[in-house]
Amino acid sequence: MNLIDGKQIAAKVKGEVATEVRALAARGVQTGLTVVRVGDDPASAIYVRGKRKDCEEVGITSVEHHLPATTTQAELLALIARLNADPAVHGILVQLPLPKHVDERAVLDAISPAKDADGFHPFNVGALSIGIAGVPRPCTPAGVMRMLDEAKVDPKGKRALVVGRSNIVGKPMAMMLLERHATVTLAHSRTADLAGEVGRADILVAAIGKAELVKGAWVKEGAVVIDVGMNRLADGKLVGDVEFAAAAARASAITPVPGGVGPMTRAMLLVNTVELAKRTVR
Ligand SMILES: Nc1nc(=O)c2c([nH]1)NC[C@@H]1CN(c3ccc(C(=O)N[C@@H](CCC(=O)O)C(=O)O)cc3)C=[N+]21
Repeated sequence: MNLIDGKQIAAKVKGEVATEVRALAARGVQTGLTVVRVGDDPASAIYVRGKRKDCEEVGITSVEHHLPATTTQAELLALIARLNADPAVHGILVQLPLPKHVDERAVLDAISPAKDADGFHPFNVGALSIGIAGVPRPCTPAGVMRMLDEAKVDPKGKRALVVGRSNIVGKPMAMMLLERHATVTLAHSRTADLAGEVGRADILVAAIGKAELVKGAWVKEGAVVIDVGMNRLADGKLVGDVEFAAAAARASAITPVPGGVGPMTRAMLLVNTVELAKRTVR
C-alpha cells in the first residue's frame, strides 16, 4: 500500500510556485493574494493564518481584510470592486462560510473571473466543464489530480466514484476525472446503494463531510482512495470520511487525514494565484 503524502507533494508544488514568483518579480511583477474574512469563525481564522504562512514561504505578498460579522453585503461588494480594480491584487479569496445575512453566491460572482483564486466564479466553472484551458480551477479537486499524477495513477478508463456533489469539491472533481477519461459516477446522500458503488470503484474520492462514513470493507481490493474529509471528533482528533486503517488494508494507494488533501488544497491556491499574476503580463 502506497501512502500518498500530501505534505510532501505540496512542498514540491510550493517549490515550483516559488520559482515562478521569482521569475515574475524579475520582470517587475510582485505576485499578490488578498484574502477577505468576515466575522470570527475560529476554523476560518486558523485557515487564513495558514494561508498567510504559505504565501510567505513562496514569496507571494498576502493581504488580509478582516471585516466584522455585521458587515453588509453592499460593503462586501464595494470592497470586492476595489480589489478587482487594484493592479497589485492578482488573486482574491473570500473565505467561506460567510455570515448568514450575506448572499454567498452574489459575493463570489462579484469577484473578477481574472482574479478568482478559488476558481468558483461561474465563468471559470463553465470553462472547466467545457475544457477551456488557462483558467483557475477549484483548489481541492485540482490538488487531488496532482496527487494522482504524482502517485502515477492514470484515471483513463478507470471507474472513478466521487462521493459528494458540492460546487467546491464533488462537481468539479467529477469534471476533472472525466477530462482525464475516467468513467465517472457522482454519488451523494440520496444514492441508493453507496456500499455497492464504492465496491466497484477503482478510484474513490470521498468528499462528504461525515467522519468515517465510508467503511473500509466496502473498498475494492487494489483501489486508490482519496479522502477529502476533515472531521474533528469530540476528542479533538481529525479524521477523514473513510475508515482509514480498514481501507488502507485493501487499497493500492490512499491519502491520510491530516497530511493528505488539505495541504494540497492550500498549495493549489498558490498555483492559481501565480498563474493569475502571469496572465497580467502576457
Ligand atoms: N474561499 C474558500 N476557499 C477554500 O479553499 C476554503 C474556504 N473558503 N473555507 C474553508 C475551507 C477549508 N479549507 C481547508 C484547506 C486545507 C486545510 C488543511 O491544510 N488541513 C490540514 C489539517 C489542519 C488541522 O490539523 O486542523 C490537513 O488536512 O493536513 C484545512 C482547511 C479550505 N477552505
